[in-house]
Amino acid sequence: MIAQFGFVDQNPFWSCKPRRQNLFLRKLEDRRLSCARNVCMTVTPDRKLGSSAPVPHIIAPSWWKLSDEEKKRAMQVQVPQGVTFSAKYVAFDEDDDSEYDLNQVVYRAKKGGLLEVQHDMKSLSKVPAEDWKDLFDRRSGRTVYPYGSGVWSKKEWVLPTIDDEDVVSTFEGNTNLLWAERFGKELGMTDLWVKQCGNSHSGSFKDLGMTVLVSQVKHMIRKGANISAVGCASTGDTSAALSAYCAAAGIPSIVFLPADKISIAQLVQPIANGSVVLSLDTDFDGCMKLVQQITSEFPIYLANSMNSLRLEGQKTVAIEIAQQFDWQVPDWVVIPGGNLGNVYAFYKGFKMLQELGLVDRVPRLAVAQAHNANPLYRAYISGWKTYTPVKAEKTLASAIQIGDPVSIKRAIRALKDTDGVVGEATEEELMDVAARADRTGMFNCPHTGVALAVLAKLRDNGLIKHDDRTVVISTAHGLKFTESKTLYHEGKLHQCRSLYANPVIRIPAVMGRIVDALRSRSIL
Ligand SMILES: Cc1ncc(COP(=O)(O)O)c(C=O)c1O
Ligand SMILES: N[C@@H](CCOP(=O)(O)O)C(=O)O
Repeated sequence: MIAQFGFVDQNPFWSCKPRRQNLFLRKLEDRRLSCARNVCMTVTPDRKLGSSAPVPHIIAPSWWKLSDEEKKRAMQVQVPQGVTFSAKYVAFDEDDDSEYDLNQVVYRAKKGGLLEVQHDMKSLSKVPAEDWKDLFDRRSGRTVYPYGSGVWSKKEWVLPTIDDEDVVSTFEGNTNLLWAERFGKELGMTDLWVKQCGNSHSGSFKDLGMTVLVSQVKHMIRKGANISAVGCASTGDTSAALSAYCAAAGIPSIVFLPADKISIAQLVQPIANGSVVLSLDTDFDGCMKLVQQITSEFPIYLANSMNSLRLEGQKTVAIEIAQQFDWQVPDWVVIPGGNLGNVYAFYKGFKMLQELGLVDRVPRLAVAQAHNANPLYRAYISGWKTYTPVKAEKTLASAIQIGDPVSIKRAIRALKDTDGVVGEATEEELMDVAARADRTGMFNCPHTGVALAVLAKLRDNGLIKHDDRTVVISTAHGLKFTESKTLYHEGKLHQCRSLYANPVIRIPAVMGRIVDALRSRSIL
């Protein structure tokens, strides 16, 4: 007999803490509850409620059978009495004791260094690791707003005190972790994965940080802060994300773009979303200096990753990767690096998982740079003895054409603490490996090409072993960068021999010619 679903003392089984669920199950095993008026569970067909047979197994209540109220309750973390979660800005540099409230408009510490968001880890640790895992698993992908988002399913670890009504979310995150079986075999790897961060609302990982920053700005404006707009300098993805989230929030946005250095797709996004788009005759580094000046002199809020709020959202990719591997971490994560906020965000995410006991280690990080814009790589091969900004040369990986990354110190800390490495890729290497990997079903942007090229080098030098679980971070969707890929396959890139070109065959619409063409490609 199948009975209806149940509750434990009026609480849905789902929303109970694991310890309480186990207690309930033990009691049910004693059958003292099996006949209780308000407790009934689905049991195997041949068992009648109250029968003497041991309960063979228990199936937790079906999610879809819960009421909206019960689902909302199931989205809440069970917190010990008196425990609250909080976060504040602190100085990144250890010799600076600056502290600021997240509602303050501040981007640098007293001594001029960067800030970072510090959480009350003592309070967060009062919730058992198992309960965090269950909560995040319960939330991810659900439509109970905003907890289904890959970022807001981790709300207490991101922006614990923000009201749900201030959250501006496009259901970001939850991106697919592609098992790159065929391309892995080409590299002699059995456990290669690609985290498709570009399968997102604005087409890049920037959505993850922008949902947090724009939500906080919405909250601050609602509380009376004097913010007239949000602004960023961009090589195209930050501006695309900022414009989308500000449009969703009804907040004006301004983007500074280096003239003629970004893709058409990236340019049209802020135009479409209603940003004020300034195309400046300088490079990204020049735009970055100007946006810092404008945001220091006018009530315009800075949205680049220099603002550490962004990293709180971006760090959730690390948490999500662990979650997708059933709370295990990979051996390596390979990340394309430009302004270098993202590599530090990954580091923060993995460290938080480790400190709160959800995982027992952090992966080694590998940052991949374009040879034409490689300041971090140069610092790495100097043994971290020197860092010198460079004049970024043109690269097809246009989004990382950055010579003076604001987060250089953050990235170095992350790499030193994870025994990380830095590699670089030439223009031909990044385009060729992107084309090779495309042939196995991906559609890689040039930045993912940089990461794949560095992966291939780390395989060649044996640093990444054949059975290392390795995740390459694909940071943007390939459809945002079709110009360079088209030119590559047409053999029109002067930087490349296009070894993997797949030119279109243009012929008269005549069967004979079609058969000849198919034969020329060994199809017939
Ligand atoms: C597509 C893409 N990939 C990678 C990066 C590098 O990220 P970060 O600047 O955080 O190093 C960026 C932005 O800089 C980007 O837009
Ligand atoms: N590639 C970035 C450059 C700025 O990075 P940010 O993370 O500091 O905003 C972009 O897409 O603009």
